[in-house]
Amino acid sequence: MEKSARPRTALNECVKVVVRCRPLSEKETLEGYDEVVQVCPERGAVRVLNSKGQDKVFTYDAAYDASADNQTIYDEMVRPLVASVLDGFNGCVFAYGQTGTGKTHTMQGSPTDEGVIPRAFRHIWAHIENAASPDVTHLVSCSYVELHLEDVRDLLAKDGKKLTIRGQELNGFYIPEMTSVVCKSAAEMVRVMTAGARRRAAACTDMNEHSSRSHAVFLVTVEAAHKHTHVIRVGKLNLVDLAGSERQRKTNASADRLREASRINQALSSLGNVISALAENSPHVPYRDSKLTRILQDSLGGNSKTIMIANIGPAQYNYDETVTTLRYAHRAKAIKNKPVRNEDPADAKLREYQAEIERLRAMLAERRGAERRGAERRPRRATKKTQPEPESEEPDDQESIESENQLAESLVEQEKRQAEELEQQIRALEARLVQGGGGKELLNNLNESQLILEQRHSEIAERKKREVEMQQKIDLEEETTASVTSTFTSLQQEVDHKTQRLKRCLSKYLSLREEMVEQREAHDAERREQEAAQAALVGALRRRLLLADSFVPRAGRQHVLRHAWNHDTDTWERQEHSGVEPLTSRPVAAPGRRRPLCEAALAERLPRQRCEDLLDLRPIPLPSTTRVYVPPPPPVVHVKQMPEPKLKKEPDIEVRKSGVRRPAPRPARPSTAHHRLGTAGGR
Ligand SMILES: Nc1ncnc2c1ncn2[C@@H]1O[C@H](COP(=O)(O)OP(=O)(O)OP(=O)(O)O)[C@@H](O)[C@H]1O
Repeated sequence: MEKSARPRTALNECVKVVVRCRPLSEKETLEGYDEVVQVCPERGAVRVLNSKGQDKVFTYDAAYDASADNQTIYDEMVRPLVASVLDGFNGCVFAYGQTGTGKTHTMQGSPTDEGVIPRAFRHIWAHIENAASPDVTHLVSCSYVELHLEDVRDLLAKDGKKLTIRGQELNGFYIPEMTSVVCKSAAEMVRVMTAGARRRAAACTDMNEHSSRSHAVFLVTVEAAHKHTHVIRVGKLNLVDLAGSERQRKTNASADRLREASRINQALSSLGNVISALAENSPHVPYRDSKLTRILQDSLGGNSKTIMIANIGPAQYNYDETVTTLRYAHRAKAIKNKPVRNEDPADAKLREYQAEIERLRAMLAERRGAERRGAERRPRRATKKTQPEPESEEPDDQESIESENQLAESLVEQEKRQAEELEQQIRALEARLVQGGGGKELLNNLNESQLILEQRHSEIAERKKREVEMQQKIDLEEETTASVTSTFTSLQQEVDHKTQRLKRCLSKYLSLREEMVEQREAHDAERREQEAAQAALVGALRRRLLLADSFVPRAGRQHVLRHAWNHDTDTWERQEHSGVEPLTSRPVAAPGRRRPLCEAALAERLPRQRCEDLLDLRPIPLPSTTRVYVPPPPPVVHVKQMPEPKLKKEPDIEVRKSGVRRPAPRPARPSTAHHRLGTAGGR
């Protein structure tokens, strides 16, 4: 997520999509839910059973059932991607799906089954320590951020500071201030991940005891510099564990959890829109709609090799969410990325380190020279001192020689100390860089057998992947060639065949129509839920504003209302004072009262009733949607002027020339934050 050089030439590569179905949870088993998902790993297909008999079948690059573990998924799908990162490409693995379907289980893993993230660490370090050439210097660093309630927070900073996403859609977004920790082993990286994961927002809901309430991105940057060619390759690996989509009625979320759920769903909905726009090759991709899509811009349709792991549950009561996840995953298959090897990017840290080491070495050489010169000067003075002094030499001269000597000695000491400090700095910087092992570790039997085993795993995985692809191709071929190769011996046969095809087309059309209706229903349900969540949030806000209107004096309120949220800098900014309202920095007490009072409390009524009508129940004036008809001026006709009939004067009715009677406008009411929200909320 750091600013990087734009790609030069790129070959299109589709996003790889994997579906993983977890087993029925204990709770689901106890409650007796049926399984409606059938996974066929050999074909990379997932079938969702429908009570009406209209099953849905989706095919992907790979599909895993409940028996698959993280090792299988890593070896078959993620290992080649991490190998590309080690070769200087950008890579991204992101887990997507409903809450409680196993995204964190896949990415971080459990004590018994390590997830994709720690496996990637071990893979990276096995490569550096065993396979990389000793002529190659490596620098591995990692960062960990989360997106919680539309705030980007640094999970590796002790204070969990908020971060700002910078950049533009055309040049890519980046997070400049995030903490970057240089690591020297897989174990160190695991420690960093565990420390960050502990700071991540999580809570218990009805659907998951340990539900992630934020989207988390773990970024690993691997830089490699060749000693002879001086080429620096930078591979960046984004490991993303998204928060799960959730329905309020299933999770029973309220208050803070509801606010989080609403933001999570909003961000996921923006992600869905980006996926749809990319899949349809739409000219505009709405990356700017949410921070999540800004962070994932390069991974979706940009310079990256990407794998989407769609997690689903098999229980029947999650049918709608499962089908929605599968549809999005299917759509994501059409996204084309343009990965390019990052060679010599401007922001390579390794280059900065190398330049710094060179600078410190030059300074050290200078210090050493000064130290030597000082040491050479010292003995001369010392010999001067030991020589028998001429009788004529003054005692003052002797003192000055001694003090000069002391000064020179202290200077030499100082130079020595500075040189040692420089040496330490150089050693610290060099310690961060790791030379390739060049296979010397292969002599170690354990490592050798481990490497061979991993190689075998990846070979098997590669073969399996090819098998799935072949099987999918065969299925498709069978379907198309069956109709092409059939020969018609009679007209009747042709008619039968065409009728059959027509029936197939009709059933396909009906299923598509049904899918459309279902999608609309799902969309409506989601919209209703979002509306309910919005109503709850608006209700809470109105209560707060009511309190503010009622208890915060006007001057203070105006002071606060002059602040506006800036989406680019993520800060509240104070608007310039218009000069209309009185400029008061602090609310002042009403004259003659002991404390500041609001208008409602100041209204002229009995003191006993002052607090009773805080709620203003008068209807909120809506802006007019019509304009008053102004008739054109009557043509000038030269006829004899008739005296105008006298109209009876009515105080409350405005009489217009056109003869339309309108009520006189009501006196303007004071504008308060509460009234403004009332108008907006009612819309
Ligand atoms: N493949 C699996 N095998 C066994 N248990 C699993 C599997 N996938 C998930 N689980 C279990 O299901 C529970 C929920 O998983 P997890 O917390 O990973 O879900 P999640 O998708 O990350 O949820 P959320 O979006 O709410 O954070 C955990 O107890 C986890 O151990």
